[in-house]
Amino acid sequence: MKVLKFGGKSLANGKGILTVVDIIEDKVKKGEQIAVVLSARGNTTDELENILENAKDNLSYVEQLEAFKKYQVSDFVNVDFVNEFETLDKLFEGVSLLGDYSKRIKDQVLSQGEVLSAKLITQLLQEKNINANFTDSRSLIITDAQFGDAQPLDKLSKDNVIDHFKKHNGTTVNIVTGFIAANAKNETTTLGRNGSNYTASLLANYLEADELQNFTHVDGIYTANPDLVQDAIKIEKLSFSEANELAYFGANILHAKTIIPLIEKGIPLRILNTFDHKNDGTLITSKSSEKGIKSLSVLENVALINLEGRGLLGKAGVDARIFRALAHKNISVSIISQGSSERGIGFIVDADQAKEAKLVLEQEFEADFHKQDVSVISIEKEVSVISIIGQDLSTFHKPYNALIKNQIIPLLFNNTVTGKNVSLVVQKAQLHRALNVIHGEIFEISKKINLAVFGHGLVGGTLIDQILKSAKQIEKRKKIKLNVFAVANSKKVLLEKNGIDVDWENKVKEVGEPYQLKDIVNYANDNHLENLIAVDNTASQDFTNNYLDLIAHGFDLVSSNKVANTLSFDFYKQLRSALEQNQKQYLYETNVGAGLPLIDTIKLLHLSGENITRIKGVFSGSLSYLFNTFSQEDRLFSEVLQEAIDKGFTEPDPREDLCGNDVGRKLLILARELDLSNEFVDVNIHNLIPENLRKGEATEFLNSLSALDSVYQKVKEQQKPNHVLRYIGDLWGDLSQEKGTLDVKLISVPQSSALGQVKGSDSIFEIYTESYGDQPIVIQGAGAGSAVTARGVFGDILRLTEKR
Ligand SMILES: NC(=O)C1=CN([C@@H]2O[C@H](COP(=O)(O)OP(=O)(O)OC[C@H]3O[C@@H](n4cnc5c(N)ncnc54)[C@H](OP(=O)(O)O)[C@@H]3O)[C@@H](O)[C@H]2O)C=CC1
Ligand SMILES: N[C@@H](CC=O)C(=O)O
Repeated sequence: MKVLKFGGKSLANGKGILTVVDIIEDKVKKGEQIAVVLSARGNTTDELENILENAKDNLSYVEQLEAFKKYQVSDFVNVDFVNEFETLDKLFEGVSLLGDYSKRIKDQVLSQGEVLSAKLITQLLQEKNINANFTDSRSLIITDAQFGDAQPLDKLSKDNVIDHFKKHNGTTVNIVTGFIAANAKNETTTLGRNGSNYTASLLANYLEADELQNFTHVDGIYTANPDLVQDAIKIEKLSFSEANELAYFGANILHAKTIIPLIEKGIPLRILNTFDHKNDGTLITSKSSEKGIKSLSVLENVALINLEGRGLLGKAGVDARIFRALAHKNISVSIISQGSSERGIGFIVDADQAKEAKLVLEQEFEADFHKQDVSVISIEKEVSVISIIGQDLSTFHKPYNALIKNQIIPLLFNNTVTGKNVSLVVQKAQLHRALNVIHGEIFEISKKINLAVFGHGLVGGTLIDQILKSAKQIEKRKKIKLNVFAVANSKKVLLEKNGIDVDWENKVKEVGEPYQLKDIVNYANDNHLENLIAVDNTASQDFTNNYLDLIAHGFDLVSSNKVANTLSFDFYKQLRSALEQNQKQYLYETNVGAGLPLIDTIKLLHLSGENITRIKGVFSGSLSYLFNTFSQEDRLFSEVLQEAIDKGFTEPDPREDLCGNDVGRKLLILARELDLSNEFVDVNIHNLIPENLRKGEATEFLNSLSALDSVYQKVKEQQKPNHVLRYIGDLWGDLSQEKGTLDVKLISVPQSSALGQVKGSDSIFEIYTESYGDQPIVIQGAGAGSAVTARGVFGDILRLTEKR
């Protein structure tokens, strides 16, 4: 014999109820011996509770009751609900007259839900010529008189069940009401939370069933609630003790008490999906899995009570007083945490008992308040408890660090000493994101990194294409899922929580929306996106005004834009202190030397105590290309310059290169890496643009490039033989002082020198240090170009994902 249990969602009008009838019919036709236990249909129980409250408060409820009846009858014309509807009419009328109701009355009201459900299914099966027998569990399950949460009396109930199933056996399919029972006086009682599941497992136990099949609206038990964690995985098999842990810690399919009758008889429990026949669900047996399972479960509808006071320090018996007072009112405490100094204790109670708990404690500690030994007894209602089942403290730092990096600071946490559980209390508003962050850390599935890309021009656009192209490989190799959820230019943003696709450029144009930064921050929050990184591929100073806000809202930063690092030294420090305060990272390797590993090398040398005495070289890829080509070939200066622009080597406004600002910025960035506090005005810059071309729009300048030809032709011709022009940056002086000397200038060098041999758009950096003496460390390679720069930005993103 198998016991089948169907939940409320499976029995709702429409597809649900018809599928349930099909499942039962199918099993009967296959000759399987089954008993069926049913919950009330759809939202029936909530509806009845609601009508009851309205009747009690003397609000009009008749219309609601009629709608309720209409739902129950639906299209099922042959079914006779006269008795049940009359009972409900009378009960609600009485409650309305009295203005109150007892738990006993409530049980009578709610019980009608299961009766209506079982009567209907019986009728529908009979119409299909199945020998279905409506079975009111009040004649089977006998309980104590604790209305609302009655305890079954095993011996009596078992005898009743066995007798009934002996009488109605063979081809009969008993359709049993779940949840409801009766006390010794034959008054209706109910079995409390998860009552229908409890009825089913009691029946399975008494009848020594082969299996209990619990039909729900989900495919089985998941590593986390799939409604909250998209990447949650179905658990194929688990043991009763693992299921018990899950049930205790709030997995909403199971409740601990429903499992015990199954454990007692070793009856397997299968969690199945009514709406997906092909799925095998989750099988729960007495056998433990080898690796042990891990799962996240959540307790909602809880409140955190906090009791604090200096007078609690070292005083014996305070905890005993708290728990005695609470126990007296039948208030159960779950998670508890106490500081070693005993100045405060926090604990979790059911939300609907929180007010009473506070009141009880205020009474208990009244005298201590007067003596100012207790200063605070507060309730925090907007909290949830996450339990990581299967987690011990040896690896707990992983999810914990990930939470902190995502700005989720648990209010309290505790662990079990022998078992493997860690529970955390978090703000309710952060629950969704917290679950995803923990889930990404503890399971061997991909960790999601959510990227907002600002600027999709040459560098930004190339970066997005590179990410989309390599995302699958990276996910496979490194278990990191790169999800670009926002792409923005100066006017519009495209937002896609599940990540943009190859058609992103058209979409930005077609469905992109005007935005402010807060829209993107809110979007990330509303969609509970974790592991946030903002990537700045603009050249905009305005955009850098957003950095502090982004950091405060939990974003790490990656930037090819050099501006933020070259604003005032005060801002430079402010930015770093905001990063430290918020435990955020900022990577900008491409700020100097595009994709070359320069900043990292300098940082490491400096950190290791190596004294850097000078950094000199060709810092600009575009100006390198310009002067290398112009010195070598007999061509017009303007023609070669235009080529550098066309190849994407220059800044969005090429005057930034030619006026020396770009090299000046790079030099300043390196100086600041060495802890020098130079300002941009300290950089001595040789501006390559003649005075008369410096003002006006960029387009005007681009139209008059030929005006540069005669100027630079002359400079070229005035050189010594076998010399070439190079535009260099030079950081020198006593670098142990507060400031160094920073020069940006055009020089003529022998063609055979290291600088003279630089080719194409290569940059070259000579790093002189005390240990290396006259022989500098040389870093040379492509110093500009969208592909190498985007690759460098990509590298920074991946480096950040590893730091998370
Ligand atoms: N090219 C190279 O070799 C290297 C470049 N870099 C740096 O890369 C950055 C990007 O250069 P590049 O791709 O050539 O520039 P582009 O001009 O091609 O692209 C700039 C992008 O930024 C957007 N943008 C401008 N202002 C804002 C703003 N306030 N908010 C949001 N988006 C904005 C632009 O949008 P819109 O079209 O609406 O203006 C555009 O999409 C620069 O900072 C540059 O210094 C660094 C190393 C090497
Ligand atoms: N315009 C810059 C680009 C890289 O920073 C350059 O030419 O080097």
